[in-house]
Amino acid sequence: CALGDATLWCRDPAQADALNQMRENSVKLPGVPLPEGVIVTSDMAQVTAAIVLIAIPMQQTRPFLAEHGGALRDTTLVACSKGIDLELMIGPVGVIRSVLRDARVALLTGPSFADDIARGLPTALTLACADKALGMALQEQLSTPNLRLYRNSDVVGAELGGALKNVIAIAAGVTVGAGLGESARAALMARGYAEMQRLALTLGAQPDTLAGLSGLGDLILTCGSEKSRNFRYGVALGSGAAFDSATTVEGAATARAVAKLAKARGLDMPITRMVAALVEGLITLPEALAALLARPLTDE
Ligand SMILES: NC(=O)C1=CN([C@@H]2O[C@H](COP(=O)(O)OP(=O)(O)OC[C@H]3O[C@@H](n4cnc5c(N)ncnc54)[C@H](OP(=O)(O)O)[C@@H]3O)[C@@H](O)[C@H]2O)C=CC1
Ligand SMILES: O=C(CO)COP(=O)(O)O
Repeated sequence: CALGDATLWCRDPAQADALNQMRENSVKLPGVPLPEGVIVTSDMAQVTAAIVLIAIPMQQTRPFLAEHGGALRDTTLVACSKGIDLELMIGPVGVIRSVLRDARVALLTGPSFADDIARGLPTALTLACADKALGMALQEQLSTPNLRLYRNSDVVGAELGGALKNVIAIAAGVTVGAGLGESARAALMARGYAEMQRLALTLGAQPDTLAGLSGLGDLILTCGSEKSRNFRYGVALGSGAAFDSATTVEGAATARAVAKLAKARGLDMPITRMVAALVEGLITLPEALAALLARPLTDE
């Protein structure tokens, strides 16, 4: 198919009609016209493509598949969400497999704001797939002149890199919102990365994956940009400003999931624990800060 040929499915028929007419999503991507080859529909029967990218919030993936999984059984599914399912405690590829056991599944993840990709700015992402032949085929089919996909067979590592960086991005935002300074943000990013590795390696990830686009790469992007919703949410937590609760902030649920996973495995993840407690309103910011700073001095 030509670059730009795709079917965009959304659940709301009125929104599908509006997008077809206006050829722009003025709320999410203002100023970016839909490419000519994109057809928008709310009818899953019209989704006949061989490859389907699932780009909905993590906690909505199971309900979505419960409703539409049957229609997607014979397609290759590419998960695009970043997080950990709060009930199953696994990432998006695992969730898809839990519903569609024999599905051909891959993961697309890494540092990329939708807005940048939509404007055709240069971007590099990880395409993680356990099946090497399928991974190579998807890498060719989904790369574009401005979007470079790097292949990786470590699906668990890529899932965790994308999920865990959002928790640290909230923490980084808190430092900025609370006026704790750039040095504090850098410290949280580096110590947060150590926490990401600690959990990911315990769960079977390869160290190189965490050091790549889906871990460190996405951590740098998300902790350093006001475009990130996770970072902005952290800024609001740190400053006490209001935050629109309808905004997708994947790191909030992920922090809760990761705090549980870490506790069950006896892993020390103090930054994640503090983010989870702040998100749940169990602790104040001064209490969180005091607890982090009072920890015993240790090796790096
Ligand atoms: N935005 C970005 O730059 C990036 C996002 N991601 C990841 O992609 C995932 C989605 O994020 P994003 O698109 O930004 O989130 P948004 O909140 O902007 O959009 C979520 C979309 O999912 C739809 N949706 C939610 N629940 C369901 C459901 N049960 N069934 C069908 N559709 C549903 C929403 O539909 P409706 O409008 O009807 O509510 C909406 O279109 C997240 O995991 C995020 O981390 C990854 C990389 C970059
Ligand atoms: O994952 C992203 C960038 O890679 C998008 O970040 P936010 O979900 O924080 O906006």
